[in-house]
Amino acid sequence: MTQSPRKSAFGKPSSSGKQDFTKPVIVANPAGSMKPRSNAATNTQGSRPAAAAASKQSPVARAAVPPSEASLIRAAAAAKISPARAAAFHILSKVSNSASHSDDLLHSLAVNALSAEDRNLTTALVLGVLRWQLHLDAVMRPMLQRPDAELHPAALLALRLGVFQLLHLDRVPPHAALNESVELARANGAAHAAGMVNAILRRVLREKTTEAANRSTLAVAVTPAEQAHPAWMIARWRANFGGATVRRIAEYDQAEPPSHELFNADPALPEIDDGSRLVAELAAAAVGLPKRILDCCAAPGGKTAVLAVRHPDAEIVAADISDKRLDAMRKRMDRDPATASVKTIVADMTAPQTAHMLREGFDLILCDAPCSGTGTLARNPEIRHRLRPSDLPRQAERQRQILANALRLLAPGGILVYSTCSLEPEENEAVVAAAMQDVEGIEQSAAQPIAERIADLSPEAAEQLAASAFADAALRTLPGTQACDGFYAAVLQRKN
Ligand SMILES: C[S@@+](CC[C@H](N)C(=O)[O-])C[C@H]1O[C@@H](n2cnc3c(N)ncnc32)[C@H](O)[C@@H]1O
Repeated sequence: MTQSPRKSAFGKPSSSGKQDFTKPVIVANPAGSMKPRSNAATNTQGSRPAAAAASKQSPVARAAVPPSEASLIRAAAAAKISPARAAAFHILSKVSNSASHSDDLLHSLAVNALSAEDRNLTTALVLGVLRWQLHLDAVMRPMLQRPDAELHPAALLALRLGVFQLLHLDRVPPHAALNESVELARANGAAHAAGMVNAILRRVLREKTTEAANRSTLAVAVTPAEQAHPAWMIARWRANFGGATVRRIAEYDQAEPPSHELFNADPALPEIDDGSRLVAELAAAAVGLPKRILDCCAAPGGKTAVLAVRHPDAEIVAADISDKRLDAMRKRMDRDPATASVKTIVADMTAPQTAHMLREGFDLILCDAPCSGTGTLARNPEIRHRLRPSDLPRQAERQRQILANALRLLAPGGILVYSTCSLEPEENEAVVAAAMQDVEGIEQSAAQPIAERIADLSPEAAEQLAASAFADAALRTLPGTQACDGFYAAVLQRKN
């Protein structure tokens, strides 16, 4: 249900009573003089397109859902909205209305066509709103006349974008954040809520500046970073890891993840995040000179590349259920001599007949299973909005089938590394235990002595991992405790 114009959830006046929410919104030109995009001086306000006939209603204003990236960005010019904010609004709408990934959308043609500064601002807005969404809502919802009211989607999104900029982007002038949010609501079918958006954002700004809100609405029992996660997630992490660790995970998830903290960049490898590389290096170090290697959930192929560089003489098979992902991986690998000889095969690892297709007898298998991804929320902020507790048993059942089938492909004495980027024991320890019941003759080996053979870890990282990343024979990194995303890796060996 959308908010009706008459019954819109108007913000309550502040205690000062100075704000008159019934007045029409006055939209100032946030960037001062407007310049054509080609020579616009850009800053964190986003570059400004040439001022068009602002009095005319933009084409977007007639559509409830933005029609396309290009037309939205064009239409934004007429509605006094910077291309960066228009693009961010469009991407966030798509993420909330479909299964699209923010990362893919941020690399779309329309975004690539923006200036570098606009691209940076678009990225900051999209990832920032997705990371902070739950906390932004917790800040502004109590300011609505009816906090539980269902807002028009465009009004809600405009509010989130506005509150995020006011609270988190110091270099964005408040008037730009405020006025363009109002325009975004107006241009996307929520003109009736423009006054409410204006009023709420002015109140957030006022309360932020006076810090009165830090003692009232903005202050919460949990930290803002924890509040930016679903309560069920924080509660289960608190039960599993304890309060101090959860606080570190939550903080880590709210910023750009660090890079090259554990490893120095290696020109022989493609760009790969430290946590993924750690898992791949662990697998590579698990067997001295493997003849046949299987990477059984391989796409997009970052870990396959590490295996190929570390074992140039091995026959490597990379399998994945997704033809499309494997195809993209194949094209990338063909361009690199280190990976050109990797064989790719489309295979559903949950199907028992996969074993015949792949031929058993691998000395080394990496089973980097599909998972909830709760260790990667800094990189994939929308996961927190999509994942439900009920998804975990479903993930675990699929992981158990994939792992059991992969174990059956091991040669006698062969080693399999099972990994996920999930923090949830149901997808990690419990899956390993279940698959070891399904397949006879498998035992778990300690991951730590193998990790100690990884050559390229920095001495500090090696020390930090030794101190806190090994539990119950497995490797487990926790965001914020280690300087990388959260990964789990268990080493399993088939007895002779
Ligand atoms: C975590 S990702 C793998 C990431 C990859 N190892 C890397 O480092 O680039 C999991 C992969 O498993 C694949 N997958 C999902 N279900 C599968 C199945 N039943 N059999 C094989 N692959 C599957 C997905 O398509 C996805 O590419």
